[in-house]
Amino acid sequence: MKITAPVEKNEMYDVKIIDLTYQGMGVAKINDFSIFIEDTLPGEEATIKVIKINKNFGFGKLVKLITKSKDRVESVDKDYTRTGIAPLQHLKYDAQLKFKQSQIQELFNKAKMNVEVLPTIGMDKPSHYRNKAQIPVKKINGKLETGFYRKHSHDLVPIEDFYIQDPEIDKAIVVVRDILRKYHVAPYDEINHSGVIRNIMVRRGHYSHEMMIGLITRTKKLPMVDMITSEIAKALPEVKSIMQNINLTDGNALMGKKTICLYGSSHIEDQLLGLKFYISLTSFYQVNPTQTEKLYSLAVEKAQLDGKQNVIDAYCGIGTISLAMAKKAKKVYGVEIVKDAIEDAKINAQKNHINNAKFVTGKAEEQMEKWQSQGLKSDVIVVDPPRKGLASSFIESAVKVAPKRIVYVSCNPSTLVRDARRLSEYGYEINQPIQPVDQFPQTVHIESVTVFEKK
Ligand SMILES: C[S@@+](CC[C@H](N)C(=O)[O-])C[C@H]1O[C@@H](n2cnc3c(N)ncnc32)[C@H](O)[C@@H]1O
Repeated sequence: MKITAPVEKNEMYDVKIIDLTYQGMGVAKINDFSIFIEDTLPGEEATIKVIKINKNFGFGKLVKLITKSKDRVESVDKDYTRTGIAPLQHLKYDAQLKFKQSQIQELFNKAKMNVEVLPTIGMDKPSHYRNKAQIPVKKINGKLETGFYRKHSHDLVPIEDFYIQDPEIDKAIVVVRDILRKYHVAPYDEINHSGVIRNIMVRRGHYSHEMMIGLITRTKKLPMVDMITSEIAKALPEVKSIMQNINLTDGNALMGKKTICLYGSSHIEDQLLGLKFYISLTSFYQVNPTQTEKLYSLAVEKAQLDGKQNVIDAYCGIGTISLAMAKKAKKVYGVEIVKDAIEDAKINAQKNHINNAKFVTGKAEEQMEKWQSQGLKSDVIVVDPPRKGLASSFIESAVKVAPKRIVYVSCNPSTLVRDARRLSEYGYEINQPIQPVDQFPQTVHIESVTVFEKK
């Protein structure tokens, strides 16, 4: 059946913004039909012109704001909202923190679950915090450019100051871009699946200041590789590692399967909560170090360990939460799907002289079932899953292990609520307030810690 939208293309409508999407677009409803509008904030009233209609929703171009939100501030740079780098930059930081708290609260209210959400723990300086960048490279007017894609497109907007990244990372991207230009390295052309360089990735240790440059290429060979790497290393003394990742595919996946070390070490090192961490190009590592320390401290506190408990850290990455808990646990078991991350986790345990942590590569849902069938007893299970949340099979095995508490670190309140519903069917309830921690200022991403306890 063809759905007819109750709006017409190129027509103007008066709307009220009721919500924001994941990408930070304002949502307004016209006869239950959702319109997505750029650069607006909840509560604002606006006149919009509909420029595009899809089957289930429309896109409205903002024409005029009739009522501005009292929390609106001047945009630092419109490109940050256009590209989605910082879609909340025009909302006061205090209001961003309240918005995140209320988003979680409303989702639990809608699910008719009686849960309190505490005010979001924010940052003193909520910009230039990211320790990692993943920047697309494209040819524009014959020139290699770095920047970010305009929302819902692959149109690259050239950008040098990314606002939410460590400024040293921004400087490094410009240096690498200029060296690639000098050696005429062809940017990837996704239409013809030709060219060489697809993305530049940079990581920088918050405490160590060690830098890793990742060059993601479509080709196995990077032309003039020796000249390029030695010039990068010379121009950026913090660089301890230059890696090449080969992505032969013609899809949107960022990384390919093969990674080669072109210069220095294949890892950089950094610290969190006084622990040393060894980080490779492909491993997950939290992007906001200052807030991560607050988040992990909270997770450790909520686990209530006194040295006698076994802990399972599912979705453990390079073992950051596991090792933060190991000091207070009898034994910690970590599982993670990315093999390189587990290799890093094992090295991290050794580097920190921790010998009560065991790490395995695998899917959390499958490993949980194995541990459960092997009779592993765990008092606490910590989960820090990706946005899609926990697999139902994971929950089924986890509850059979019968932990006293489950500490859930979530980066997506919608899946948190869904999983909370499923856990409550097995008698796991939320008895204390949820604590959001702002890991991603200026964006709509919401991180929180929730504790589930068996009735
Ligand atoms: C949000 S990160 C958390 C990592 C870690 N706890 C940290 O704070 O650095 C989620 C992790 O889950 C891993 N992952 C995704 N799906 C998985 C699965 N089915 N089983 C195990 N790990 C998975 C990802 O590779 C990633 O490292």
